This record gives sequence, C-alpha cells and structure tokens, in this order.
Amino acid sequence: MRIATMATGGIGGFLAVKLANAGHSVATIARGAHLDAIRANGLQLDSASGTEIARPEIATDRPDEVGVVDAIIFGVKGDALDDAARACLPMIGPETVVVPFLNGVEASDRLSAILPERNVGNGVARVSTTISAPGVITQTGAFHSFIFAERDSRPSARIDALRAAINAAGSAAPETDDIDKELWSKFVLFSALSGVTAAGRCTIGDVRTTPELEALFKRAMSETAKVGRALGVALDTDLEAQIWETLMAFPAQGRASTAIDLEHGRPLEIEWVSGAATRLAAKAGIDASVNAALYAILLPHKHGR
Ligand SMILES: NC(=O)C1=CN([C@@H]2O[C@H](COP(=O)(O)OP(=O)(O)OC[C@H]3O[C@@H](n4cnc5c(N)ncnc54)[C@H](OP(=O)(O)O)[C@@H]3O)[C@@H](O)[C@H]2O)C=CC1
Ligand SMILES: CC(C)(CO)C(=O)C(=O)O
Repeated sequence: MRIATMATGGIGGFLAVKLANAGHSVATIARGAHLDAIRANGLQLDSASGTEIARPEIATDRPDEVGVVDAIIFGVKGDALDDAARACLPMIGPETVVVPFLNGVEASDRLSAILPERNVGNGVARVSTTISAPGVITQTGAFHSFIFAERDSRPSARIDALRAAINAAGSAAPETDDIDKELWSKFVLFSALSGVTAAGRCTIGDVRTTPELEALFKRAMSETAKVGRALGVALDTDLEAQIWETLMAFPAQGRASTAIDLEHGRPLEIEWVSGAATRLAAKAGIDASVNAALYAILLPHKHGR
C-alpha cells in the first residue's frame, strides 16, 4: 500500500516504522529537527522488545510532493488538526482513507468539515508512544492496538486493506462493527485519566490508593459515560466497572499524556478531552461539573508554559 503519516509523532511514527519495515511505501510527513533526523538516520522505534529502524520511502514537510496515497494515518494533537488536515489535501484521491487516531471523540467530524467526507474514517489508538528525541519514537508498555473503521462502521475494502497491513506488520488492528462505541469507551477512560492525573499531578497508582482521587476519577468517568449514552452510543452497561478493572492492570507510575505534557510545559489537548466532555454534556443537558472543574484547573496551562 501507499501510506502517509500526517504527522510522524508517537502514533504516526510507530505505525510508519512497522509499515515501512513490512515493505509498504510509506511517506512520513514531519518537520524541523525531527524531519532532518529521519532523513539522516531513518526513523527509530525504541520499545521493550528492542530497537527497529525504518527508512521510509519519502520523508518530507511537503505533502504536495507525495502524490495520492491509499491511506493517511492522521495523528497530530487536537489543536493542530485544522492545518494538518488542509495540508493532506494533495495526497487525497477518490479512494484515499484518512484515519484519525486523536484522543477525544470529535476528530473525525472536524476532519470531515475540511476534507471530503467520503475520504474520512474514524479510529482510536491504544498505545503509549512519544517522540523522545528527533527521529526517535519511544514506546512505553507493551500494548499497541489500533481500532478503526469507516465513519458509519460499514464494511469497507479500504479499511480491511489497512487493517491487514497493520496486522501483518506486527501490530494489531482488530475489527469493529461499532467505531463510535470504541471511541467513546476510550473517551470515558481518557477524560477521567487525563483530567485527574493532570490536574492532580499524580499517577495511576495515586488514583488507585487515594479514596478521594478514586471518587473523583469515578465521577468524571460516570459523567462522560452518561453523555455517550445520552447521544445514543451503545456503551456496555458495566463499562465504568470494566475501566476501573483495566486501570488495576496499568503500571502504577502511569499517567495520561496530558499529565506528561503538563510536566514538560507543553500545550495541552484539554479542549478535546475534559473540555469536550463538558461541552457535549452541556448540549445533552447533563451535569458534568467534575469534568468542568478539571478543565478549568488545567485551562491556564492550555498553551503550555
Ligand atoms: N502517542 C500516544 O501514545 C497516543 C496518542 N493519542 C492521540 O493521538 C494524537 C497524536 O498524538 P501523538 O502522535 O502522540 O502526537 P505527537 O506530538 O507525538 O506528534 C504529532 C506530530 O505532528 C507534528 N505536526 C503537527 N502539525 C503538523 C503539520 N501541519 N505538518 C507537519 N507536522 C505536523 C508535530 O510537529 P511539531 O512538534 O513541530 O508541532 C509532531 O511531531 C493525539 O490526539 C493524542 O492524544 C492517542 C492514544 C495514544
Ligand atoms: C492512556 C493512553 C496511554 C492509552 O492509549 C493514552 O491515550 C494517552 O495517554 O494519551
């Protein structure tokens, strides 16, 4: 397949290494020192199972030089979505699918306001990766799973082809017949994890062992789940219990990327996480005072410091 990564950070970089090393024609869109390093040394993925280096066929900051691709792995932070989406236009042909893996539940709709809707899919990533140095992606933990589909979850040859490519490349792209459920199930987890570990400057271990933080986490989760259900998403009736159980298996030192971004003075994606939970709750007439409070506490740090 011809695949582009817009861009080549934690998400795009992880998949670019796997797909390029599996023999696909991969164009990595990146910029600055990260692009220079990819061009000079290749793109490196460090994980518990070792180091993999890929030499993507194209590494560029000029998407207009790439040509039309079959699929675009779309992974930028929420505030960068609009510019990055517009930059994808020259790579899009009639059959191209653009799959967003952003946290939150609004990326696919936002992309569809900029790109032709028939070219937009929807997806959710369960992985923990970051750019640790120019040209280097580091994975924490061993989990990596990318769930995606057409926006309405209908069966689709182009989605099947990308799933097959990712599975054969050594990652995991399980099938789904309800992408909204997948997205919202992660959003219920992530809105609570992001808000509590960032605003509380704490770890998952702290949330598990401090009853007050546990209560806060569970209230945030329950608010977001109520919003999803009010919007008609078929969330499991015991989703909140499942998430709490999952949290028991996370490393105690773990935190949401929002908490790590806060620590490093980087911009925060809160508009699309606690902010989105608050906004969508207001629209649905649901009280989301915990998400609103977590959002407010983090707002002064939204643009980084
Ligand atoms: N990484 C992870 O483990 C997970 C991430 N997610 C979500 O996926 C999304 C992407 O995250 P992640 O991959 O970690 O983000 P990163 O910050 O690692 O990577 C994003 C990259 O996009 C680049 N970029 C942004 N706009 C453009 C542009 N117009 N042209 C070229 N490059 C551009 C950035 O460059 P620059 O630094 O120069 O701005 C940066 O290198 C987020 O919503 C995140 O919450 C979800 C699950 C797990
Ligand atoms: C919680 C986690 C690691 C799960 O993929 C995540 O999405 C993030 O921190 O951004």
